[in-house]
Order: sequence, then C-alpha cells, then structure tokens
Amino acid sequence: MIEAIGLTKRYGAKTAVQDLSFQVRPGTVTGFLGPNGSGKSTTMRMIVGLDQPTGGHVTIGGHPYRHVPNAPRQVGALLDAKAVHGGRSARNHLLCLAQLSGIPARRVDEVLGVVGLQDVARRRSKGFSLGMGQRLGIAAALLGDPQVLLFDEPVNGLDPEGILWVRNLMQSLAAEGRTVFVSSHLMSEMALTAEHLIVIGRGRLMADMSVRDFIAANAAGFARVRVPDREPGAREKLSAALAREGGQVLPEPDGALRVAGLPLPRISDVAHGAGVRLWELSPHQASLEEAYMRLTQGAVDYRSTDDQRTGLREVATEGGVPVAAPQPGAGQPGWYAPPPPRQEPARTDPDARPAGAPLPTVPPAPELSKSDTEDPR
Ligand SMILES: Nc1ncnc2c1ncn2[C@@H]1O[C@H](COP(=O)(O)OP(=O)(O)OP(=O)(O)O)[C@@H](O)[C@H]1O
Repeated sequence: MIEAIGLTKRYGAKTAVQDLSFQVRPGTVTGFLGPNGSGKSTTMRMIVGLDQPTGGHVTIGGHPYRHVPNAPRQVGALLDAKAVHGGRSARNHLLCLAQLSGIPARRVDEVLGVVGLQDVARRRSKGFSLGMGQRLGIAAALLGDPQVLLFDEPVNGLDPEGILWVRNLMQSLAAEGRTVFVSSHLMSEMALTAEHLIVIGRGRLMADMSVRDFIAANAAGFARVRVPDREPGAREKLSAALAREGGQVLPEPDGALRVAGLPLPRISDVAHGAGVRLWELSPHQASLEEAYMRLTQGAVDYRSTDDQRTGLREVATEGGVPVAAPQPGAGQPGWYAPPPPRQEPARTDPDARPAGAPLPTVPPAPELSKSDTEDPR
C-alpha cells in the first residue's frame, strides 16, 4: 500500500502539491487524475524518492522509499519514458537496470516479450517511436516483478492495440494483489481501467472514491426524449410540462430533449398527460469525463481560447452577410456536463431557449482562491 500524509512540495514560490493525504490499496487499479500542472508527476516522484517533500511524508508498505527493503524488486515505476540512454539498445538498457538490482538477465528477455519489443531489442532506443519508448518504460517497471507499480501516463503515444494491452496489463497486475497507481488524461480509458480514483487540482485532493461513486457524486444520469419530428409544437409542449414537474430540460443538437431530475416512468406519464407521443425515452449514464470536467473546471490552470486568426483569414460571409466568429470562452460545442445529482434542479423556461439554441454552459465549480493554493511564506 502507498500512503501519503500531509504531502507537500514547494518549488520556490510555487506550491506544486499541498497537504495531500491518500492511500493507494493493493488489489485494484487506482487512477490518478488532475488537470495539467496539478501535481501528479510531482506526487509520483515523491513516492519513489526522486523528490523530497517539503512537508508531510509518503510511505510504501509503511516505509519511505529509501528504506523499503530491496526497493527495486518491490516497486516499479514508469515516470518518464524518455529517461533512457538513447545510445543503448533496449535490451542493454534493461540489462543495466537488472544488474543494478540483482535481477537475473533472463528476466530482461521475459519483459521484452511481455511488452512486445523482442524484435527490436537490439536496436538503439534513440530511434524508438513514442509508443516504443513507452513500452520500454513499462518493461523497466515490470523488471523486478514488483508488488507496487506506478505508471505516469502509460498509454501516451500507444496505438489502440497498445492501449488495450495496457488496460489488460494493469487489471491483471491488480488482480494478482499488487498495488497499481496510474495517471492518465484519457477519461474514457480510465473509466475502463480503474476501479478507484484519486483526483487532485492545483496540488490539493479533490476526490478519493470509487469510479462509480465519483460519477454519481459529480454528474447526474439523464433521459433522452424524442417526439415525432412532424408534430409541430409537441417538443415545446413536452418541455414545458416536464419543466413544470421539476425536470431540467435541455435541447440536444439532434432535436431530442435531455431531461435530468425526473425518473423515466414520470417522464412517460407527463408526456401522456400532455398528449404528446414519444418516439424515444432512453436512460443515459453520465460519463467519467463529464463528472471529471464538472469537478475540475475551477482548478484548470491552462485553458485554451478559440483561435481568432486575427488578420490571417478573410471574413466568412453567407450571402454577403458576415458570419459571426466563435467567441472565446463560449464553451465547447456539443459538450455538456449534467449537474451533480444532489443539486437543486434549475427550472427551465422552454420559451427562453428556442429549439436548436446553443447548449448552456454549466456554472463553474468553486474556485480555489490564490491564498488556498499558494504558500504565504
Ligand atoms: N522541478 C521543478 N521546478 C519547478 N517547478 C516544478 C518542477 N516540477 C514541477 N513543477 C511545477 O509543479 C507544478 C506541478 O507539476 P507536475 O508536473 O507535477 O503536474 P502534472 O499534474 O504531472 O502535470 P501534467 O498533467 O501536465 O503532466 C507545475 O506548476 C510545474 O510547473
């Protein structure tokens, strides 16, 4: 088990990790999520003794990494796949690591096979692609057959077959009772791989719970409702009726309605009561991505804006009329995070938003104030 207590790391005035406490337990894959620059790599480096905490401590099996008995055989990590001597072959790189840790040379060939690099084992790693480098890093982590494994963005650069392989590998390592801690920005992949999540934002703990609980706590399920296309006014009539019942109704780009806050049988009854026929009434689970976006949107440091290409493009026109350029910060089209389930649903006035109007942006999560995230010293 990995245990962090009050873990803090400052680089000069920058607080990268602040008062972080969590446990990573054996037997399950634990995902480590957070926006760019939130402190994931710093935390992982402190776990394996590559960075010293400014405050607090972190242990593996009850010991700081330096005092873990036979650490290279107990703990394996992929932290930076590029940290390889490029002039050495993949096999020689692993042989060096094996010799330093007292691992028999035959294990090198075993792990080369496990990661699928046996055919390029004698090639210099500086010619490796991003995905091949990742595979070599994973081989190094597996070398000592360790009980505790850390992977910092292991699927970065891997092809779809490689991503599936990493997913299966993580899960089988955990099923063998090992502790597996893995960071990733690929939410769909994390939803399939991890059972438990630790989410940080600006160096602070934001969530420590199962994937299922995380989605349930941060994004509500919803229903999709569709009325016959050729029944004028039916959609608006149903929207109004559902809103009166406390439903939160939003138009979907394809003309359907997204309804949160009402169970499916109630939606059906309301439609019946309003005299509106339904062509679709289907339940939908919010995704990990939606839940993650909702939780972390107030803790994102690096946010993109639309590219205005000022002075670089001709004004687009439709029939001689200039077409408005998209406005920065207007939200990502097609993306909508449902509200957390415990939030009081805001009643929707269907008259206020015509069919096909842009989907609303969600209210921001509470911002961490600067004084929360930066050490005053
Ligand atoms: N050696 C260092 N010196 C100074 N600042 C650092 C150092 N290492 C990390 N930081 C800063 O600490 C913060 C956390 O960085 P870290 O790499 O841990 O984030 P991350 O969550 O892993 O980000 P990403 O998802 O982009 O990989 C960032 O603001 C980063 O600039």
